[in-house]
Amino acid sequence: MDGQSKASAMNEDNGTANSGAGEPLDLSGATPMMVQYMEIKAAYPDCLLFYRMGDFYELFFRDAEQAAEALDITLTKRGKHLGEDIPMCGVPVHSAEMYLARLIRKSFKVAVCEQVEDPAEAKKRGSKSVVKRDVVRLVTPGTITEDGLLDARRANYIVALGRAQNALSLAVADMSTGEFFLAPTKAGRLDADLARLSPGELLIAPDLMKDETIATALFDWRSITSPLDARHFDSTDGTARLKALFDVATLDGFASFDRADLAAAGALLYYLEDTQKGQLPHLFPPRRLNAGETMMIDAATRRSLELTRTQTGEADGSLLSVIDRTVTGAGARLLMKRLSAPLTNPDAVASRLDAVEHLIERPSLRHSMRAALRAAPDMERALARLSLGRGGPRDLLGIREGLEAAHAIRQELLTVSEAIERLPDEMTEAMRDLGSHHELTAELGRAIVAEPPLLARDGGFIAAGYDAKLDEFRTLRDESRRLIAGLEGDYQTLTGISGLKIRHNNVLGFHVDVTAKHADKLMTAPLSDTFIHRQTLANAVRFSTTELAKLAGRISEAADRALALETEIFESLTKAVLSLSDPIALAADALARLDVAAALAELAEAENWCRPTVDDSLAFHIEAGRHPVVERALKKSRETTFVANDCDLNPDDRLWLITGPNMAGKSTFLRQNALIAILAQMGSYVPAARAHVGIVDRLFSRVGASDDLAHGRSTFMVEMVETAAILNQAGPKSLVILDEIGRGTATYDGLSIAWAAVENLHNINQSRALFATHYHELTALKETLESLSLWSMKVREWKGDVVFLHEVAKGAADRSYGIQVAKLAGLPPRVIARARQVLSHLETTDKGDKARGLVTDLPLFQSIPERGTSAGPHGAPSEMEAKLKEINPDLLTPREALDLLYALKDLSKETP
Ligand SMILES: Nc1ncnc2c1ncn2[C@@H]1O[C@H](COP(=O)(O)OP(=O)(O)OP(=O)(O)O)[C@@H](O)[C@H]1O
Repeated sequence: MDGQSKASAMNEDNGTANSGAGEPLDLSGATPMMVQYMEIKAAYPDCLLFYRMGDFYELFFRDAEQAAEALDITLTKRGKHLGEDIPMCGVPVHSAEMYLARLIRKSFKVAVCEQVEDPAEAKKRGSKSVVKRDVVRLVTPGTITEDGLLDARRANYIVALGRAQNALSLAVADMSTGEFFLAPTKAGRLDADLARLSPGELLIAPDLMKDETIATALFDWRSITSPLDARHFDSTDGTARLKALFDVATLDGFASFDRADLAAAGALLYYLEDTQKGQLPHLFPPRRLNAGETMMIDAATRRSLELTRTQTGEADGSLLSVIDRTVTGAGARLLMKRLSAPLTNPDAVASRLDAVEHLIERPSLRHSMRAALRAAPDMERALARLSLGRGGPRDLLGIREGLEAAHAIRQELLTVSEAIERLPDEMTEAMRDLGSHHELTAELGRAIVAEPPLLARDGGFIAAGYDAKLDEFRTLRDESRRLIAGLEGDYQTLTGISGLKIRHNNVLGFHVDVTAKHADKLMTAPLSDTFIHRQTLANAVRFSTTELAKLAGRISEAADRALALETEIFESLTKAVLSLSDPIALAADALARLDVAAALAELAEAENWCRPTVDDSLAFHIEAGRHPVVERALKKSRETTFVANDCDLNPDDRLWLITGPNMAGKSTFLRQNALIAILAQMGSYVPAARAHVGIVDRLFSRVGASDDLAHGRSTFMVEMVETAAILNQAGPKSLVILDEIGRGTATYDGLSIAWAAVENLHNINQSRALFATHYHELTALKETLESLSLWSMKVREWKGDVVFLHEVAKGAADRSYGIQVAKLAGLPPRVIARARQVLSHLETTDKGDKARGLVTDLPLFQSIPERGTSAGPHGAPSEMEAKLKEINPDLLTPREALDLLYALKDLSKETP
């Protein structure tokens, strides 16, 4: 059955079939097409079923309701089911990608069900038979490869969490690039590992959720979690799948995997195969990460530092948005990965920094490299599409242009390295990986036209001169076209009708077209022997001729054969590309690495950043450090310039207690030091005059609190959960940034918690730490904690107002200036005045009596006459009060009462 007849098919359906969505199927009375629909749908209960009917993908029942709402498209009805209308909506096949993208973004999964036979075949089985259909692909957030569905500048990881023998592991793949690795994890660091990867889809066996720590860590990822039956997480099965995929007898050559790794890998590969219906993407052999290879940064810290997104979820305003100068999608993805996973090995960091330095010192090499990179298409993703049989001619062109860019850059580097000196290791490696793919690029260069269509089935992408047979078919086709054009003149002469035209449309094909007034002539002998009447319209009458039909036949035959041949050539070129997929993927990766190095060099030069010294010490010494995002914002606003600040957390002075008013720049200072540590360890220059960073193994930041309604946690609870994580996990190599611990509860409770937290940090965790607080009482800790020092944000008082200098200075702040800041924020003057009274009372009264004293000594409203109260001058009763006194409500009629109310209202307006 084809698309045209779908409406009638649904209307026929007035039987008793079930919707098929998770309910037992009762198909009696359903139309054959509905039976087919429901059977297929029953196999994919958790997906929206895109059911192909002609030029549309149709959705029915609950799927239709969900999709119509998510896509904001019209929900219609077709036919009846169990006496009720069947909801339906549809999307055109030619624009399905756009709709898929929107559904994927909303975390839906889609099963794409195609017609898998020619409708003519179905008809042979009888007029009522249904065209065979089958699901050809599941589109899920983690398995997409189309450019239109993907963000070019972000990786799209699919992750499976495996558990075996009490060990946990994450199998991670980016199907759009072929990246594949295993990352052993622990329940306690699962949250940090997932936050680092920020997957698009997460596969877990539901029984893992019984573990409370795991369930908590997975909570934030619930919208992208796909439950997968526990039997797919099997290490033996995983081993077999890995061996089969990479065609090896043993996995020892890759790494030494434990059972949790293999269970996770098995589930991941099963899922990829299942969603791609047996067609596996190109994947690199798996690497196994070491748990301590990268700086551990938990989700809360990432959020608070706004590394790749701001707290409100936008990319703009994040650290990444400020440092990203890459010019390719693959480069941008790599930069983001590096920013998300700073290294902990000083040598690896130094090696990245060497490449950046090399390119800072050689601006012309950098500029020409970036120019070549700009012309390089996304080879990683083109390759992934080709390997899944989803590629098109533009992907072949992309591979060619990418390899040409690789070649150009390689030549450039070769010239430099031969002429001047040794390249840094990173660049030598990149140069090696860029490889040399002359033959393939030359072949693709000859084969593909400059602007090919998106789909191979459209044809016309193989260049003239590449294949003699193809040229022959095309000549034949063009020749026939020329003959047809010639025929038009012949027919005009033959009939004497100068307006006779030969036209083409999809229904009649090539035909002769004359106006109605000339039609009779062609329909009478002798011309009627040549011209066969086909169609009469209001203004035109159409004819066919044998000769025209013959030529048209030749054209379409030649075109068909040309297309078949083009498809064949496309397949063989794709095969040639895929036979080199590993070296091509390496070249693509090398381009990305060079893009990142050049981009970081560009950034360092433009922003005047310095190369940090990164080693295994416990130093954290920053001179004239800046916060790149705040600095950028200030530059834009042009109001003030950023004030640079030093920070030196050496072992004798590793805990800084920072006091100072709100708005003075404490949070900025805290964050900038955390960001400098991250930037340094990712292999970037840093916003400072000098920086010496001893490797930070874990970074904890609790700056700025917000409540977490989804978890049902109040602001204070969130703060305490995050503080607990820090105090339980931080160690001597960690860097801890804590801002205003305890402020979310009663003063003394908060102070006590902050006090105990500082002691714990100093004595137990022994981490390098910056601790900002409003509790001046904490400064007393200086007496007992020898590695603690006191710092404050400098302010100046000017005519009763406070001026922020944004300078970090030795010593504790003398006071908080909270009231001055509140005044700046525009609190009403009466509140400010009252607050000053309360403050001076508190400051002069004995501690124990403070609260009671407040009530007795400063009764509310006693001292500050407020605007709008009813008191008259000198405390005399106001006119309104006098009037109110006169009233005896019992004696008033309703009308009098109302009048009185109006009078009082008028009086109240007159009161100043
Ligand atoms: N070093 C600096 N140089 C210039 N301006 C700065 C600097 N640090 C902070 N600022 C400006 O001051 C504003 C407030 O800074 P920040 O939020 O760090 O203050 P805070 O002391 O943490 O305040 P609160 O305690 O209210 O959170 C920033 O948005 C920025 O505009």
